[in-house]
Amino acid sequence: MNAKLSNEQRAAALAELDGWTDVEGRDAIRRSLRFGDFTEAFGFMTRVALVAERMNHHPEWFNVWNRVDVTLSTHDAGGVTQKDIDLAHAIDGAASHARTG
Ligand SMILES: C[C@H](O)[C@H](O)[C@H]1CNC2=NC(N)=NC(=O)C2=N1
Repeated sequence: MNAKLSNEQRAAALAELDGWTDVEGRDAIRRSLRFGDFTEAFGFMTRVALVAERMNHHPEWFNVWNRVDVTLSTHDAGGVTQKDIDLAHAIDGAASHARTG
């Protein structure tokens, strides 16, 4: 069973990630990214989609033009688990050329 992280475990994991924060009022983490244009943003989403499918762990995300807002939580566990942290690290890697955020 993929157990939810404690507050301390989640805080420690966030410290090692790039630009991720807790979501107000929900056991989830989020990051907002900006790219040069839509093509870069969608290329990022394509790379992450392939990683997510391989991990069988999928993001909740919103895209408008060069912006991608990503929220991670494990639906089966009802909160943030190590799977979300692992996917967040993969997202940070895929976003290495993001402009800001
Ligand atoms: C059956 C279950 O939906 C699958 O095992 C996967 C698919 N991707 C998933 N993604 C996320 N974020 N949480 C899940 O619980 C989850 N479950």
